[in-house]
Amino acid sequence: MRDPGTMCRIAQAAAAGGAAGIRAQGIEDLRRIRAALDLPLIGLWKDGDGEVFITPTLDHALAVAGTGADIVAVDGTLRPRPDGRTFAEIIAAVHDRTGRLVMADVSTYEEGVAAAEAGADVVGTTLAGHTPHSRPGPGPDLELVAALSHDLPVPVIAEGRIHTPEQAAAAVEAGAHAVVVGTAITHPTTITRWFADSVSRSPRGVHPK
Ligand SMILES: CC(=O)N[C@H](C=O)[C@@H](O)[C@H](O)[C@H](O)COP(=O)(O)O
Repeated sequence: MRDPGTMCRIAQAAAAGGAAGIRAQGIEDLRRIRAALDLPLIGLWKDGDGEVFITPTLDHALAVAGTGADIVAVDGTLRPRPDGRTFAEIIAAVHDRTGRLVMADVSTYEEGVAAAEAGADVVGTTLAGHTPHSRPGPGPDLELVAALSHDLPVPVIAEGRIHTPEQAAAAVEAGAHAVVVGTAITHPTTITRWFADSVSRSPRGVHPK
């Protein structure tokens, strides 16, 4: 599935199903999706094997902006970045040099507050449960969504482990401006595993070898 043409078709399928926007990863994927769709586009570039891997440096952020993405998603945690820049410096440079908006991908309330103070235009709960210091799953961290939506002066996007339409509606109910659904729309292998595991847990289930 990790192929720009495939991802572009998935984005088109999501748009046909009523998606209000697309969030996608990778420079070529973003270019293709930008050319194919007129919806708001959140772009990121996952790179490196360090702790900070979502658009980890300013150069990554500028490259994402160069694809035509409307919003550049960047790691918004307080961890050091590979290029030594602060989040505030990255946000200011993206604003000044490209005019694009910045979405801060955070994992905790404190990170969300700090990201908004640093100048982020949007804060997302993307990394909740994905850092050692944040609340683990299995479901979305709706308490975090509610607290950030209530307290921040910028829109909050609920993202991470939203696997059902009911969870998406609950996130909006908690105050989210929008909801990003990843795996449950884009990852057939995982979705199939949910079904296969559920069936094989049933007493009459078939147990694949
Ligand atoms: C932690 C990380 O790398 N998250 C990524 C961020 O872009 C994506 O792999 C996720 O699919 C996305 O956040 C949506 O989450 P979920 O797939 O749980 O709906």
